[in-house]
Amino acid sequence: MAPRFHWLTLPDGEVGYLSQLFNLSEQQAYFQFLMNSVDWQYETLSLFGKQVVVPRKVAWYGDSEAVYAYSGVLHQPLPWTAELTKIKQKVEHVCGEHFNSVLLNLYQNGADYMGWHSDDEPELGDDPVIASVSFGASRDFKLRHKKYRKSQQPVVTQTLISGSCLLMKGATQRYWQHSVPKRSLNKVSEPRVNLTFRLVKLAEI
Ligand SMILES: O=C(O)CCC(=O)C(=O)O
Ligand SMILES: [Fe+2]
Repeated sequence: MAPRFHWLTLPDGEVGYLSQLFNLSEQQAYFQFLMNSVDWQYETLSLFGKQVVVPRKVAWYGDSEAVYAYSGVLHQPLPWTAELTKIKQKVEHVCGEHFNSVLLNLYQNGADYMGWHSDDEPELGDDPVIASVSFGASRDFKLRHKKYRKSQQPVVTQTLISGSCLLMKGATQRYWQHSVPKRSLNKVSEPRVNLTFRLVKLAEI
């Protein structure tokens, strides 16, 4: 039987979780491949006029037209590799969606993190569909609703384990932010690789 997503009960969003899209031997092989063969870079963003290095390594692969701008910088994707294409095809099949790019994040240990944000860049269009695959150490993924007062704000935590796939769609990016919080090195000492598959809408010429 095809694996099925478990849908979190959230207002104003559609977030599904599939704990085992990849079996143990696939997880081990892809983790090794991703750690060693992806062109990982520390990225510098310009934030309020200051140069800030993001607290993790990143890489961007995709179709050549899938150009992505953030913090005023245009990002040209690297071409797909055979392994990334294989992962993409499996994700597309189980999600019933099409993607033309992937943003990869490497969290070396619990000190690396991702702050609160929504993936709502104009390139992704209205109601973007994002599929997020994880290999390596488990990390907590948090979601918080943007339209509530702080004291009543719903916060949801889903631990993302190796081999899992998280799917965000519908109004999720409009109403929710998400993050991967820091953890102590006692709790998370091992690296984690995350791949977020996206569909960048091509600019109309
Ligand atoms: O590492 C994760 O699970 C989240 C990644 C993420 O939110 C992003 O790349 O936009
Ligand atoms: Fe994100």
